[in-house]
Amino acid sequence: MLQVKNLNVIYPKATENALSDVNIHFQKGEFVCILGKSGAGKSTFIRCLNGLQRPTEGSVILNDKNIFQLKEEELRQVRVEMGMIFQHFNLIPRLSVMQNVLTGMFGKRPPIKNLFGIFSKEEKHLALKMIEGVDLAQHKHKRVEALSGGQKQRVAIARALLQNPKVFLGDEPVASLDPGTANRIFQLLQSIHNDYGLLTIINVHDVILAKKYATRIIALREGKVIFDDDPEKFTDEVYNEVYL
Ligand SMILES: Nc1ncnc2c1ncn2[C@@H]1O[C@H](COP(=O)(O)OP(=O)(O)OP(=O)(O)O)[C@@H](O)[C@H]1O
Repeated sequence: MLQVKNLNVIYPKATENALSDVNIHFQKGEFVCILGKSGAGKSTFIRCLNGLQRPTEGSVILNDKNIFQLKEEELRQVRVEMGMIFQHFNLIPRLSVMQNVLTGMFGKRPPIKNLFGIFSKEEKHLALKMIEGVDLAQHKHKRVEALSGGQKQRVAIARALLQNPKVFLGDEPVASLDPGTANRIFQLLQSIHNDYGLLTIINVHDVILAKKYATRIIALREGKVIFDDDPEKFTDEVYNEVYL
């Protein structure tokens, strides 16, 4: 359903490729973790998948369409189909949990309604369902700035789900969290993945989490794919090749 062909990214003034000849075919229902040391190209790759980063060469094909050949409005729709969560949550701190989650609907509504923050009863009901799904119902009116990191990431997950995405992307979503909270966020991502059958693609630094939750691991080194296989085949030798 999502295919990356011959993807190359060279940032302006850079001498090396951030991504080099990356070819990957993602299937519906996979839970993929992307590993690689700092600077390997993980964020660049995830950002290419939803069109935030335009490649120097190559294509990202979602449901038979190269997203980089789409018009701006069509690309906006593609982004709605790709829910994304980030290391630093990208929430609006002074707004409540409910208000933040409702912004997940922005891509599907006329801009004027977004400007005035008008939401129907149905939209609020749906948002509440997502908030309940991430176990934050008792905090729904709290300002996001008053929440812990793990709770903030759960708000971001509920917001992404409200988009009703086909693909769920994460750019280091647990990098700012302690190990226990990180594990609980991955448990939540796994249960969402199972419930919705979403293709899930997450960048992560923690190999243990990747091996525990992924159905497929892809490792990058200096912008190249050097491993793409089942988690149990990610051996100590592969680990050394990726990180040392
Ligand atoms: N906006 C940019 N302009 C120039 N170079 C960039 C830019 N963003 C990333 N790079 C470079 O591209 C390469 C890949 O970076 P990227 O952020 O994709 O790696 P990463 O694996 O996500 O790293 P980290 O784990 O530290 O987040 C690095 O050499 C980085 O310095």
